[in-house]
Amino acid sequence: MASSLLSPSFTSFLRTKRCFKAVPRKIIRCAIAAPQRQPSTTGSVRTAMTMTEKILARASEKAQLTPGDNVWVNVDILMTHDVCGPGSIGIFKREFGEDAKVWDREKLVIIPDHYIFTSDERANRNVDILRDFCHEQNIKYFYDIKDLSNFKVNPDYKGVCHVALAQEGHCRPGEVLLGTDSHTCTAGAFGQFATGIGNTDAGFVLGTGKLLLKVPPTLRFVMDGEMPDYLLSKDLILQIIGEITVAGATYKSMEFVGTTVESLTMEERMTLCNMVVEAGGKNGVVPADSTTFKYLEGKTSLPYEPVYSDDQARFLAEYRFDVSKLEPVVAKPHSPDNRALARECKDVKIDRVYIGSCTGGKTEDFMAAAKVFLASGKQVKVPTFLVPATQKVWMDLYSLPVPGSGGKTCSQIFEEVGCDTPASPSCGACLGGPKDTYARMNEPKVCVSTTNRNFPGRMGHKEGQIYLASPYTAAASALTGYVTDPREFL
Ligand SMILES: CC(C)[C@H](C(=O)O)[C@@H](O)C(=O)O
Repeated sequence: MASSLLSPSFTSFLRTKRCFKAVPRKIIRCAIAAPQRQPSTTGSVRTAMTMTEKILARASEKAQLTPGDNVWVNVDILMTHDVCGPGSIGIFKREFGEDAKVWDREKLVIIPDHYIFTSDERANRNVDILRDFCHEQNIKYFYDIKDLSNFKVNPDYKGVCHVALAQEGHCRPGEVLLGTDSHTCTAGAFGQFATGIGNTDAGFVLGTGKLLLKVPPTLRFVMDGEMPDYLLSKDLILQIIGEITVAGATYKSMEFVGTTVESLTMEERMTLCNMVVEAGGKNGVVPADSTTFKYLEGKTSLPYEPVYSDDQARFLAEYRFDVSKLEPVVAKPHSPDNRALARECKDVKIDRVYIGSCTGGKTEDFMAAAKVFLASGKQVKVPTFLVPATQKVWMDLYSLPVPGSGGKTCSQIFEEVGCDTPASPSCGACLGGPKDTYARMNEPKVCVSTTNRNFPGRMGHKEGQIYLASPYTAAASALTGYVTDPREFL
């Protein structure tokens, strides 16, 4: 019985235990879930908590947390990639010893994805370092690539880590997922606490499975109303960032709720959470629901336990949007909060369009672009680069029929309208990469992109200009050669 676990000695053990003592998770869950005594008998009053506070409370084995508390959190998944993995491994070895073993070989997920299809020797070496480490440590989830000449002969290779984590079932409601990448917040779409950490912290997690985290306060974004069929969740998040600025959510949790959010697919929820870091957010969360559970079916065999904000939970601020009234937006150079309506930028001539990345390179992003191309019956006017996030996305482009197309696939539609052939899956030119990276901006071009950042130099050239947009707006712009509101075609 759970109540027998709540003996005074057990609860005091919970309170006083040192961070390195392992307490079986099952027991902790029972203890937290057990009925509370009435305040009249204990003198204590339980304060309502937000989702983020509750996840961190469970992960730190506390009954109650308040924003600002610093707690040792048990990590469910640590993800690293080719850019930060080697540095994190170096710190782990230096601090824990050359022969040290990682805390859990099944909770570390290593995903080469950033600088893959390049002849840059140092970039290639980074992947070799990951491979050696994974062999040495017998890491269960290593999505390796050995033959760079053809990604398809590497069955383990996935591509962009944030999309691969979801597709491979590593994202689970109620858990804590850390990663050495700022867009790790994407996984908050699954109702979990997910955030990016630095190499030093990752080195520590590799050795202990724990991290000291400060509990963030939560901003709540209530998005209600029917989503017009010319909007995607990229428009919603650009709208929000435009409103609160790139510093508006610094070290805060962003919780997304409302009827619109409930209607979004998992991939669209991922887009929403992916860009919380562009507002400075610590993490983003969407409450798990039937859409989440359905997506997870067959992807994970591990039990998970969703949590939800209490009715009386305290939010730092609440923002409300009537989504039915919103219009397609872009973020103009050189900041994700430099918001404008797409139609206000109709005179901006562009040189190229890029569809890809963890933000805008998922199957549904390409489906959305294909829908616009199909509706237009026109050819693209500027080079249009397509970089599927993962190997699975690439396969979807060649196999799934686009609704209303009479059975055509995305790849067929893209070819008919004159796009470049879909490239090998990776982070590609979202963050520039080595000089030989496919679709890198090596000249000062103007690009409409479905990616997440438009800082100077982000896609390669310091004087390049990037307009961040939804896949609808990106496709519409490719068809005209100007920044274009997709309503012109939809
Ligand atoms: C390379 C990595 C550290 C970086 C990040 O953390 O976000 C990259 O993925 C990006 O999008 O800028």
